[in-house]
Amino acid sequence: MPLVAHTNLPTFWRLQDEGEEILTPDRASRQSIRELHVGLLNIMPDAALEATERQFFRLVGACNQIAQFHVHPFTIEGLQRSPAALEHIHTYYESFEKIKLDGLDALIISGANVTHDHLQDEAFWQPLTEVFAWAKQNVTSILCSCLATHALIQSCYGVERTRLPAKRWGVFSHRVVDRQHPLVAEVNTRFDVPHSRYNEVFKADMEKHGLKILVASEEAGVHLAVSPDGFRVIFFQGHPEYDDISLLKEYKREVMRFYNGERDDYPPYPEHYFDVAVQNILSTYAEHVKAAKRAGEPIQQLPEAQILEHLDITWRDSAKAVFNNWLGKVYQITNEDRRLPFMDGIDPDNPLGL
Ligand SMILES: CC(C)(COP(=O)(O)OP(=O)(O)OC[C@H]1O[C@@H](n2cnc3c(N)ncnc32)[C@H](O)[C@@H]1OP(=O)(O)O)[C@@H](O)C(=O)NCCC(=O)NCCSC(=O)CCC(=O)O
Ligand SMILES: N[C@@H](CCO)C(=O)O
Repeated sequence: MPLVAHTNLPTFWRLQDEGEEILTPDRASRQSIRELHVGLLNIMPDAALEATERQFFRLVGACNQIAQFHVHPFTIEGLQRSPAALEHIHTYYESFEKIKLDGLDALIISGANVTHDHLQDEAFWQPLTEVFAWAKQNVTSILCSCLATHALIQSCYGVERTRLPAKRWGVFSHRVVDRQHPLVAEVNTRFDVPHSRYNEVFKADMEKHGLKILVASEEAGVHLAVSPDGFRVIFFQGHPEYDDISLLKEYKREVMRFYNGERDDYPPYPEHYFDVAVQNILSTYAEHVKAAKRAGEPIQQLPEAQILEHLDITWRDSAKAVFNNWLGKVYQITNEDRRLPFMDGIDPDNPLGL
């Protein structure tokens, strides 16, 4: 939450020059104090549906202990769902119709699993573009994760993502490339983010369309970019919301796919994620799985509990810091009426006045 410059202490203006939010006493006394409403469009597959809820709810809730947040989960048609997942959605999720009626201050769109070569062939493409179209007009800022980033860039700028020769998979070091931007001001200048994707939108393609790159990795490409207006769409290609265990769960799924004959090669390790102790456990386990597969015998469970104590989470604090900046800025410019994106006087083409 912002500082109020209640005296003439020069430090206030020095901090403001460095990108810190500072309110004048007059602005502070007239600010409408209310809760913030954040939508979560959850399009992750069933197995990750509730884990994804926990991950984004946690980032929103943990990033700021003073403001009050209402997070509104909803989903769209066109995704394969089990009866149990449908029941969960039916019981706990809101409809997009209700979301539109009530309005949102901010919207998070999760990643997703795809089954076609081109995003526009997915059954969820049309419903997803309807959410984009509504949110671009009515929501102060939209934060897209991974596949949602690729889909929005394709639908807005006509740039199709590129299939990578090998999956970008692991925990990668990133640098803040624009230290002045309020979304990353006061955040560590180097931090980790997990990535898990077969596809990428490259920096040059983003820049060609006026997107601003804020955080990138030499190994893993762009993680964080913003729309040309500087704030209305936030693009993540990585997964800062992931739990320590998420990449292990994906690795375990790939081992099972190998064992079941759904992939030919034994899966590589996600990069920069397993320490030597875990690699030793997993190489022994790999020998066991390969031998069992050859012999047509059942396999033992991957020893997750033994591995868990070795897994570090090196990305969560920075993820919370970026979320705190994002939601803090949303709060400063959103309208008191949550159905309207901006307060009077905010320029929609440059909402942060950059
Ligand atoms: C890997 C799996 C299948 C693992 O799920 P399983 O149900 O098999 O796990 P399990 O070992 O049986 O364990 C179940 C317990 O683990 C929890 N759990 C499951 N997945 C988790 C995850 N990812 N992170 C943290 N916890 C997780 C469950 O809530 C449950 O907890 P409790 O028992 O405590 O309830 C899933 O996580 C998954 O589908 N992940 C992939 C998501 C995905 O497709 N992402 C695409 C994003 S990338 C993108 O957007 C596209 C990029 C591109 O196309 O290039
Ligand atoms: N943006 C509003 C807060 C949300 O109603 C204000 O700063 O007064």
